[in-house]
Amino acid sequence: MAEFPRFLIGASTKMYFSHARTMEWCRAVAEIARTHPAVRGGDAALFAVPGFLSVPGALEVFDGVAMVGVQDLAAEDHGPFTGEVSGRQAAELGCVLAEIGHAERRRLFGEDDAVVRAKTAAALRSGLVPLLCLGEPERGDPDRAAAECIRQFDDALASAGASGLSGPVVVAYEPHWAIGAPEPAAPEHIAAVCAALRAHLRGLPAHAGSAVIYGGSAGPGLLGRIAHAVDGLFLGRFAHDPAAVAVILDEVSNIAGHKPSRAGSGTIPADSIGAGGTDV
Ligand SMILES: O=C[C@H](O)COP(=O)(O)O
Repeated sequence: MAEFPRFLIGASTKMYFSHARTMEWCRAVAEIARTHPAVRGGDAALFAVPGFLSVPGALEVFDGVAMVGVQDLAAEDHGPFTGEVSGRQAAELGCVLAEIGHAERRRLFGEDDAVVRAKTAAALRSGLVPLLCLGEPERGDPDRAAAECIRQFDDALASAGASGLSGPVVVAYEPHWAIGAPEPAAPEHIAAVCAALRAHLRGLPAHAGSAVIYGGSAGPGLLGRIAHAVDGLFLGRFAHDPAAVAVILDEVSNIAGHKPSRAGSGTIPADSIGAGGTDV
């Protein structure tokens, strides 16, 4: 597994788009990845997490320019599990990441810490990087949020550790209350929690090379305020317009001390970053 660059910028399309629109989005983002100096110069890497049915197409479109992940995986590797998708199959196709523990999986599909633990071990067993979503359910004090996230992290890796599985993890800090909201958590809150997570990870040689990124209504304008404490962003609605991804890469270039490219306009129309939910 190659080391991640300074910033990882990823997006999940959740179940917002049709397959056709997902592929259109993938093609636009792949073109940005192919041409943007932040990616070409190695300051950032992009990843995309489309719905399962769009994964093979996304792998083709992003070949060599961005990583692709799955939004979920089975806790088991193979067998009589109708409707499940094995991490082994995802890895076989060329996926790099498997998203685990998203707040929506916990809230809507009853996934608890035990499920997250089993799926994290399954991802590592399959050679996938867990894209491990952590976050406190209620808005509150950053110290308590950090303690809860560290508890969730240690719990998620417990079975993997007991089985001797190791490898980098992409930790997506996503406070549940900031997902699907009009705006992200406050930069000071994000920075405090992510700094604590990074410090925790530094003490875990089994997971050397891990990254801590922030998600939850993240979009253009945020990275510059939290760059000292995070390794990137996990985008949702505010990446639906591919131009927003280019703008965020421009921000990476600015932080890294390079000039932004012509690939990003520097601004995106206000109506393109409004709350999503009806896109197909
Ligand atoms: O998977 C991405 C996160 O849940 C963030 O989604 P959001 O930016 O639409 O709140």
